[in-house]
Amino acid sequence: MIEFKGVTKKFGNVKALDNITVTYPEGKIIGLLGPNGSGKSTTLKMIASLNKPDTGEVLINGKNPSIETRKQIAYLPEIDYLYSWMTVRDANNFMKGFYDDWNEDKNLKLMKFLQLEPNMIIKKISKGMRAKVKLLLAFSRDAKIVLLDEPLSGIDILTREQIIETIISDYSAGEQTIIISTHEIQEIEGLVDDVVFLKNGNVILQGDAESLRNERTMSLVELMKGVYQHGDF
Ligand SMILES: Nc1ncnc2c1ncn2[C@@H]1O[C@H](COP(=O)(O)OP(=O)(O)OP(=O)(O)O)[C@@H](O)[C@H]1O
Repeated sequence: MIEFKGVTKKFGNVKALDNITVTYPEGKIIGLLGPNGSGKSTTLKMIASLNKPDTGEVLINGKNPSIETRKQIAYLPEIDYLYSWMTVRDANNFMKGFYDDWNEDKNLKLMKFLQLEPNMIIKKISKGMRAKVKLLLAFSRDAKIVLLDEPLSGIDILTREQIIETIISDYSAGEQTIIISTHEIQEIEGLVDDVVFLKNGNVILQGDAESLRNERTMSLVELMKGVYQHGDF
């Protein structure tokens, strides 16, 4: 379970997170939704221990984010963080060196499924292929928590489908927690168990996706439109 307790994070005058209290339940696929600048990346970086709250507290199974908690977290950042000179094999070896939970069998299986070759050079492959390499690295580990920051952004429809299949292929409900940030809910509507809607650094709605759909008799896509365009649910 990941808990945010009264968390505020400011960058200059901008409140990226504004006194947020929210719980991300364990063992579920959670959609972290919100328009540009709503605080999604800041949230994920905080869980990954890449930034710290100014006030308040983040707890991952009762512990503050640290190098220790990082060992159980696979984090796929929004930015292109891979060195351009690397091959896919180099990228694999790079990650393998950092994490004890690297799973070679999973890596080989995913490489095949994603049609990635060890000799492919990062700078020579397409944006979609680079997105697949980032996903490969995140899912080649047996991490308890997987954080995916906009994994589908700018990716064509066929590659998106492959990425979504990858996310669900090895997922065992109850054992792994996956948080996926996006501003395009329609891409992941069928995938998520829970949702957290952010706006201007605040949580404006959260809950079990199925219950929200039933209570409000509308899809998450329609719900999101209401939340962001009209400011109501
Ligand atoms: N390192 C930083 N320096 C200055 N401002 C920042 C920094 N990181 C985030 N911000 C600001 O904090 C706010 C929240 O940013 P964040 O990246 O968390 O939003 P987001 O929901 O992930 O947006 P996007 O969908 O565009 O990635 C924005 O106004 C952003 O400009």
